[in-house]
Amino acid sequence: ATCAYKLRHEQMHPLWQTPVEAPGGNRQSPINIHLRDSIFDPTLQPLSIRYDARTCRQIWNNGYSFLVEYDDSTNKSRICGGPLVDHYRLSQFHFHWGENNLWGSEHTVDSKVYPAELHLVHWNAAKYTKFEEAIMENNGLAVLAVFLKVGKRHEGLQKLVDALPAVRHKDSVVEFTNFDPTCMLPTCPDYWTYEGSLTTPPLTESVSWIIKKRPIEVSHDQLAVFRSLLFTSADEQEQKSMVNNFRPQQPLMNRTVRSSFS
Ligand SMILES: CCc1cc2c(cc1OS(N)(=O)=O)CC[C@@H]1[C@@H]2CC[C@]2(C)[C@@H](O)CC[C@@H]12
Ligand SMILES: [Zn+2]
Repeated sequence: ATCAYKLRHEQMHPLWQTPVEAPGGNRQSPINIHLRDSIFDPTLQPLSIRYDARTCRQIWNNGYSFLVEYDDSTNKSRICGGPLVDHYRLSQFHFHWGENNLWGSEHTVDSKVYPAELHLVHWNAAKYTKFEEAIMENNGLAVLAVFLKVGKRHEGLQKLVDALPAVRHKDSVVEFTNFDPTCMLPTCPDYWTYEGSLTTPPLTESVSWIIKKRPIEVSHDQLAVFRSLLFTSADEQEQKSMVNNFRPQQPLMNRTVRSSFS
């Protein structure tokens, strides 16, 4: 594990080679979830998740990951409940992954790393009028995270995997519709939650993280297609494969991770 950990650190994306410490950050993400220190909170509500496939719009390679973007002008796709006070609208989802199946996730559980991690990014539509505003506020965002492990093929994911070659280069966008992200959620309702930040610039401390305990399974070949994407745009001479797009872990500081299960 230590050698893989060391190797993983050396392969870090240039964006993170010099870990970007957010100035004065005391609630940065990602973190390791240390099970012994997490606290069961019986007051945590069940998560209420409602997604409407008709709000799905496009896939965009932004040069760091690929984002599946949703129309967030209504509450058709939203989450509430869990640790959340308000309702949060789905804006986009994306993934983080490694160059191999040994590492790739941003969060870890008792230092166990997964080959990839899904993030469904939502913003507080009860308090703010648009995403760009909410990312600056401390209760502005809710990110639902799901770990991926390599196993059997994920039928629901294949439609997304088949669309990826169309956004191989940075700044490419392709229409992508009628995709319901519910198919990527584990059936088990158990989750951890803590207050943190975005893991990419602007790294704002505006995120209520909700991390599902159970991973979903995707096949080796499906994950290999993620790695066929490029960080670089079509006009750059050096083509760099999009891998290891995860941020180094950040200090827990004065935070407690709560669990919805005992
Ligand atoms: C894929 C990683 C990524 C990209 C973005 C966010 C969040 C992202 O991942 S993460 N892990 O949730 O922090 C939130 C801010 C978003 C940005 C994508 C580009 C923007 C939408 C900008 O246009 C304005 C706000 C930006
Ligand atoms: Zn992310």
